Amino acid sequence: MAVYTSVTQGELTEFLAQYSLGTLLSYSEIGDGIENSNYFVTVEGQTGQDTHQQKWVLTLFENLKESQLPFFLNLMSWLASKGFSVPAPCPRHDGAINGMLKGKPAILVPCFSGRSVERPNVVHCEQLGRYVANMHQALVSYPQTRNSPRNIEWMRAIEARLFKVLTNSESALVSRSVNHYQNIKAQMESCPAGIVHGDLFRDNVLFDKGEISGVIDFFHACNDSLLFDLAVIANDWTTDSNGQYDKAKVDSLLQGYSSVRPLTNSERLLWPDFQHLAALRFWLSRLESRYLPGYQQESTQGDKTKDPDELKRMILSLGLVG
Ligand SMILES: Nc1ncnc2c1ncn2[C@@H]1O[C@H](COP(=O)(O)OP(=O)(O)O)[C@@H](O)[C@H]1O
Ligand SMILES: N[C@@H](CCOP(=O)(O)O)C(=O)O
Repeated sequence: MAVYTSVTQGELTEFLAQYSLGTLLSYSEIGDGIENSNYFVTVEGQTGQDTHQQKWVLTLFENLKESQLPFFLNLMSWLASKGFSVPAPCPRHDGAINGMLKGKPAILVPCFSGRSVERPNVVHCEQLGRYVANMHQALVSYPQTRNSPRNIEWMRAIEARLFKVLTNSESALVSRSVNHYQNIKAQMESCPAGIVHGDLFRDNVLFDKGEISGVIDFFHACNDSLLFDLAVIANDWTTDSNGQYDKAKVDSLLQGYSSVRPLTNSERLLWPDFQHLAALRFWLSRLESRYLPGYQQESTQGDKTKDPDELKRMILSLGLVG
């Protein structure tokens, strides 16, 4: 839903000159996405006598600094090297996997075929469950770590800053929810942990001819409880507009995942708490980006926020905090 930084043809041509990809044919802004500026970029390359066109996605990072990128970019390259359809950044002539464009760190990644699904069915949920379990297992040996920035301190800080913009009942719901999380945090942290994608909403998974053709947007990846990824998926992929879960879809998701990594008893017991935590984190982050000043600059295209109330309804429908 947002592009923040405009790029001219000349600027893009200069940027592409640092890669061995060919010449720029066309480019266009991508309206979807919240955090970064993204463009589709088509280049024409030459191999011997043959010319061929290739489509890439250019991302300009609006919030992440260059020094923060290696964890994410190396992770994407790592997964791609293990056969996962995730966007490995294209290396430049000099071997670097990111450059700078308009003063912002920028990357080029392959453009995947396919589209995200608006109304996933049980088969999509089962496939994604399996995919994520395999990805979690592949990431066991990934050598870098990153602490989750959306921890209890972040929640408390947002809660305090939201005081003026929320109704009394919303403030009370945030407060009860954060307290609930604080109370069971230790139990949740005893569940299997590792690197999670952290943002597996429908718009970050592409399907082509019924198969997963790409998993994108790894910029929330961090070390966390593995079940968190499944809870994010359950909340976005298996609920209706009232925040009610479709049991068959949740079961398919969990079954797909468990066919690769069976869930532990604690994970099964704490499943509703993970769904609650996932809803709470994204409720707070959507409230943060909608209401708290200074979070993000103005978009040159489209709305930059998603609806926070979807997550509030989910928290209410889970009913863990009254
Ligand atoms: N590698 C890719 N292949 C195809 N489409 C992509 C790719 N990367 C991004 N997109 C498209 O761009 C949109 C925004 O990308 P995303 O990474 O979610 O942006 P943001 O970081 O701003 O949230 C996606 O919803 C998808 O439509
Ligand atoms: N998926 C999150 C927002 C994060 O934005 P993204 O564009 O990086 O997916 C949400 O739905 O709140």
